[in-house]
Amino acid sequence: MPEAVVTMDGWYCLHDFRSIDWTSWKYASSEEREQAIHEFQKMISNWEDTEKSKQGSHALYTIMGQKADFMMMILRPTMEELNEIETAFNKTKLAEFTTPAYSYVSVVELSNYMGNANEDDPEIQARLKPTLPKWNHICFYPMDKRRQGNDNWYVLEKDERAKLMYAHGMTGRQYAGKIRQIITGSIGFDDWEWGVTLFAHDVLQFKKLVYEMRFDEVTSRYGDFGSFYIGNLLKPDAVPQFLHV
Ligand code: VOV
Repeated sequence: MPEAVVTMDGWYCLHDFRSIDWTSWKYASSEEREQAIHEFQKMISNWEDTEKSKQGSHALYTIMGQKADFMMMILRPTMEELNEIETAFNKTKLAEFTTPAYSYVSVVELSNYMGNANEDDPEIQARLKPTLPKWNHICFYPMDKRRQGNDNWYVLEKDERAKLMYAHGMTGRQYAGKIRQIITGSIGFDDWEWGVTLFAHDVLQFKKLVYEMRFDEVTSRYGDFGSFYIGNLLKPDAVPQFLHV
C-alpha cells in the first residue's frame, strides 16, 4: 500500500466570502450605515491586535465578479476561535446587509515529502503560523488530487509523488517574490482536499503561474479544481469608501 505523508499542520483557516445586498444597504439610514462601518472597523482593529501579538492573522479583499463582494481570510490556533469570529461577524450590523456566498474551512499544511523538515524549526513554524501578506491581490481556489482510473494520485508510491511534488516546487520557485502561496489542507474538513491561496503584487502573475503549473504532471494528470475567486486588497481605512453609497 502506498505510504501516506505525515503532514505538519498549523493554524486553522476560514475563508469567508460575502455578497452585499446593495439595495437594502442604500435604503438604510446614514446613521445605520455609519454604525455598521464603525463596528466592522472595530472588529478589524481587534484582528490587527491579534495579528501583532502573533496569535493569528487575517486578510481582507474585495472580490471581482458575481461570486462575492468581499472575503475575509482568518487564521487562528483553534477551530473554536474561527467559529467565534464567524459568529461575531454574523451578529454585526454589517452582516444584516450581507449574504453568505461561499466558505472554506481548512488548516495550514506542509506536506514534508522529503521527510527532512523539523517541525520545531522556527522557519517551519513561521510557515505553519504565517502572517498573511497584505499584497495587492488574492487568488483562492479549492482543489483535489484526482482519483480516476489510471490517474489516481492515491495509488502512486510515495517516491513517485515526491518526485512530482519536487517538480511542482521548482515551477513555483520561479515566482519567488512575485507570488506567495499558502496551502491549507481540508481533507475531512471541507468539500475539497486543499485550499490554494495565492497573494501577488501584480494580478497577472496568478494567470502566468496557474497556467505554467497546468503543464506539471502533478497538475495536468492529477489536479482537479473548484471555483476561482480573485480579489483586490481592502485596506481597513478604505472600508468606508468601499461601502459608500
Ligand atoms: C509560488 C508558488 C508555489 C510554490 C513555490 C509551491 C511549492 C510547493 C512545495 C515545495 C510543496 C511541497 C511541500 C509543502 O510545502 O507542502 C507544495 C505543496 C502543494 N502545493 Fe504548491 N507551490 C506553489 C503554488 C501552488 C499552486 C498554484 C498550487 C495549485 C495547483 C495548480 O496547479 O494550480 C499548489 C498546490 C499545492 C498542493 C495542493 C500542495 C500539497 C500537495 C500534497 O500532496 O501534499 N501550489 N507546493
